[in-house]
Amino acid sequence: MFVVGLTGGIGSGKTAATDYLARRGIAVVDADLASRRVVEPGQPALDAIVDRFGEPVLQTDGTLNRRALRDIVFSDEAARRDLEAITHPAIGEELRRQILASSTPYTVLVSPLLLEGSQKDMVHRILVIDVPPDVQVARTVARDQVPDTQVAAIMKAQMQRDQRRALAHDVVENHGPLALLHERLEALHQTYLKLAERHGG
Ligand SMILES: CC(C)(COP(=O)(O)OP(=O)(O)OC[C@H]1O[C@@H](n2cnc3c(N)ncnc32)[C@H](O)[C@@H]1O)[C@@H](O)C(=O)NCCC(=O)NCCS
Ligand SMILES: Nc1ncnc2c1ncn2[C@@H]1O[C@H](COP(=O)(O)OP(=O)(O)OP(=O)(O)O)[C@@H](O)[C@H]1O
Repeated sequence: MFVVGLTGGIGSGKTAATDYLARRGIAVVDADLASRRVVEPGQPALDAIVDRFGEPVLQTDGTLNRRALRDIVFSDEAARRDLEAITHPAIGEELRRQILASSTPYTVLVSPLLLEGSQKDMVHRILVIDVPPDVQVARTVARDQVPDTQVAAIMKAQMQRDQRRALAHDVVENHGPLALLHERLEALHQTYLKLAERHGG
């Protein structure tokens, strides 16, 4: 199975990009979605989070209070590392399971932290979606209605732009219109179909 890892900073357009590739019939395995699944009630990671961060990170219905945890971990690096240590092994397992179950010509693994840890070992090719930091902030603030200071804090917790670009096989600039993003992705999609065929599916 040929796997393309797709990454980029917060608000760079990863979802916009994977929406396009999904419409072209490619299976998309999403680390943010997997990270939600592993903290559902009854999952061991949720119990470990409550042990570490206390009851205030739960809502009255027993589900994770994501906003509360987000406020904690993006203003305290040690807390974020602890949360990652709890959730990442389960997220990795879930991603591997979904990749193995995929049967499209190639598979996309989309993750904000593809290059930071071991997820990069699951992919054959790295595609970075990139926009300048001011565009990241403006688009995220407009989408999530959050203060720009929180977006800046999340950007600080992620890999620096230059380093991310340097690790990519392919970089798609996404500060223009969506139609241009789609055009650039279509060209890469054709390349990936060929690479996947050569790879043996
Ligand atoms: C802190 C949590 C509960 C906040 O949830 P919430 O629904 O409010 O935000 P969401 O998950 O959409 O993330 C917000 C933004 O932060 C980015 N982000 C999430 N976790 C991290 C992290 N550990 N480091 C850097 N950026 C991150 C996301 O990509 C997104 O751009 C959640 O992000 C989480 O559980 N993070 C730890 C798991 C993780 O590392 N996930 C990233 C994919 S492996
Ligand atoms: N080319 C574009 N032109 C205008 N708006 C765009 C473009 N690409 C993405 N957007 C918008 O910018 C916002 C951020 O894009 P998207 O949600 O795809 O980013 P992301 O990288 O998945 O973010 P996150 O890391 O937070 O999950 C969304 O509201 C999206 O609709």
